[in-house]
Amino acid sequence: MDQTVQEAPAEQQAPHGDPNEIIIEARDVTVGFGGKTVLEHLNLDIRRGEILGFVGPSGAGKSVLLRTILGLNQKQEGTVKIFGTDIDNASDEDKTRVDMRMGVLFQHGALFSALTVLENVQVPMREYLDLPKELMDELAMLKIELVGLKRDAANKFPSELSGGMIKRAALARALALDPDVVFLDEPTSGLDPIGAADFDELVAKLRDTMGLTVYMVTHDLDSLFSVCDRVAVLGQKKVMVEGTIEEMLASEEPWVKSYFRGKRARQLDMETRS
Ligand SMILES: Nc1ncnc2c1ncn2[C@@H]1O[C@H](COP(=O)(O)OP(=O)(O)OP(=O)(O)O)[C@@H](O)[C@H]1O
Repeated sequence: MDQTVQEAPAEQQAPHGDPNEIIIEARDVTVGFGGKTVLEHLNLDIRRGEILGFVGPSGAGKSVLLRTILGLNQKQEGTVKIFGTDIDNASDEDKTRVDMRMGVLFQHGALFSALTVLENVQVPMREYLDLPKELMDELAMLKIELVGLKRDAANKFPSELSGGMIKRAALARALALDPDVVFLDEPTSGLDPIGAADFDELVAKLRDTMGLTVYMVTHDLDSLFSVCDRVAVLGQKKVMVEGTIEEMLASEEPWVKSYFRGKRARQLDMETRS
């Protein structure tokens, strides 16, 4: 055995695993519908513990990529590895294991309207776990509290909730199985600026406390400036630019330049620096 290889002392180890570990790796991904190519030879890495903001013009294919990573769209070419598993060549057992480590908040929350908040949060638990009802109730209540909802929200139906509460309930459902990574599709759309800022703060807190990795499709410049560690820009059917906000601000790529150096972005940049 190599005696020179020693484990780092506990205080030097990252609390939630290696932040340089690539947990999702998309390579050469091509996706199209009826002869129209939406993504072509696209590459993307998502690192453990980061909040990655994913932006791009409307219709560029952000949702298509999200659905492709989740295995909901067919690829024409390429591979997607999640936690090192190539989902196209994985056994059903491995696919289930990977699915259980990913939580999703679809655009508009997408809660089941006939189910209460508690029952919505329990949907993934019923699908993947075999737990007694009392334990499921307890676990679902913990998730409801974790996202900042009051306990009495548990028995409400989606139609009785505000937009912000719906997003939180949907996030509680995405967290139902204690995933390693959550995918958020425009989580702050439809929220007022204060509600949106509160939601961003919650996402950052969950990342810090649980070591969550967050993949956030967004048009919200506030979110990009306040919580995202890195930004990836989709355009011309691929990830055309990726990097920190600083790098976005320095980019000369025309769409990135107009998006990140518009009036609102300049104002946010000044606020972030002051
Ligand atoms: N199942 C499908 N069948 C055919 N075309 C599709 C399908 N899903 C997406 N598309 C097309 O793919 C393109 C990209 O759509 P997508 O929803 O990914 O864009 P987006 O970047 O998420 O846009 P937005 O920011 O407006 O939400 C669009 O032209 C859309 O019509």
